[in-house]
Amino acid sequence: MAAKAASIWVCAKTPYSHQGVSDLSLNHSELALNSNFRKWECSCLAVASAQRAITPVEDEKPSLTCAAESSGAMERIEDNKSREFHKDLNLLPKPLTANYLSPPDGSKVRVAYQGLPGAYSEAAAVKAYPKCETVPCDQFEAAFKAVELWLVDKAVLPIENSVGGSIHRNYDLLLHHRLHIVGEVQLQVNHCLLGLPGARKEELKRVLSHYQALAQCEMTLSSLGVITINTDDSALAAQMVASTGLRDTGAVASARAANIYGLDILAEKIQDDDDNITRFLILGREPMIPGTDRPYKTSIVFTLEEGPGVLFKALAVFALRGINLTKIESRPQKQRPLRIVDDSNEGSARYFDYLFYIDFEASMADPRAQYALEHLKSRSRVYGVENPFRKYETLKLCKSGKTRNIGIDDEMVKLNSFRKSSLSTRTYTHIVKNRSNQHNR
Ligand SMILES: O=C(O)C(=O)C[C@]1(C(=O)O)C=C[C@@H](O)C=C1
Repeated sequence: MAAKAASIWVCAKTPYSHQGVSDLSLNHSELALNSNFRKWECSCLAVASAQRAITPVEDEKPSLTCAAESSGAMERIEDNKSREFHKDLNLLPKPLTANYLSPPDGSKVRVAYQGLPGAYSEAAAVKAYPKCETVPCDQFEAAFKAVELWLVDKAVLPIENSVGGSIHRNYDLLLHHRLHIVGEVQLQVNHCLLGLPGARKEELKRVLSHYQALAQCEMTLSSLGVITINTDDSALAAQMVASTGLRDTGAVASARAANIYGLDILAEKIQDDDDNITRFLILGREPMIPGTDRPYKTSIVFTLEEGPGVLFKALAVFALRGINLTKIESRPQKQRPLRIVDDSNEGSARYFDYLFYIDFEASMADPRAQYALEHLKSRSRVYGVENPFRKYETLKLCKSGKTRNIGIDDEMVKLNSFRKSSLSTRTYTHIVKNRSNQHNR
């Protein structure tokens, strides 16, 4: 009877439950035993664990062992103990809720960033998902792949800095990976000059950091007369200074990096511009569903035929509808860097073929944005239109019948409340298509 009562209790407190194991005062070996039995049937767990439920009682009150010798006494005692346990309903396991699996605070979200702990990108990831588990990646591309391979839920990557400008590598990677922009986060970046404990900034001969961080502190660093050396990220620079132990070598990195790697802060806020803000994109496997309930931002990428005013006309489709553009960026198309134009019978002119990236302030659920995009497409012949609400769709725009490879990609970027929506989409299955195949269509 005692074993039966305990077994019901123990079944309810299998390791699948959060509660109960520690309540039983199990020691480590017992826990190990218990976890070895995880996959066993509930009844097996009961047998293994029932004795543990009784053991502490015996240890504390050895006289009970004698009492148990008289018939029925042990049963009554254990029955009473069992009832006592059951009185506290908080000890019983709680059913899993959807919130537990996908809590609104983002505590279950794994977020990849480029760099080591202490990098600004890590701070941006935490700003986007305050309770997330951050996953450092050595390169931007590794962060993209980590999301694609389901190793993490999201990636937070820098795209633009108010002083240093665009982070072109991530523009290029956006085209080569089928991830979706699901939000953005802005971070005030306050750079510190770090050195070994006791070092002075006048002693420094060289300073290490990410090229953007060095560029953002150009005036300070040139006034110090130091040589600058690029590293993959600012936290790596701090780690290198700490591990090499060179007094004449400093790092531009965050105060958190100083703390993590045991360095002194030799100077604070050394960026040339006080308002040094980096914009980070939050990337996920699933697109953001556009709405009109709050401010949205949409990003597109397209290319245009050569000719006077073509970019002006392309941008006019937004101006005509009162849609505000927040960013325009152009990048040479790597696959077709040169365009040969034979327009005057006097030989061939060579131009770079560009991709244009535009961010505009409207949701794709807003008819103005839909008309603007249709208008943009109508100015060239459009092939391969996919669902216009899907991000990173690839369209082929063609003017004058020439064969062109042109991508026009819609990205729905939710400025506010992105966390809620991104969490709600994270359980969906997503098929990662090969973008390069699409370009060849
Ligand atoms: O090196 C870091 O700590 C980073 O997070 C990278 C990075 C960047 O790529 O621009 C991020 C923000 C700052 O603007 C400087 C560097």
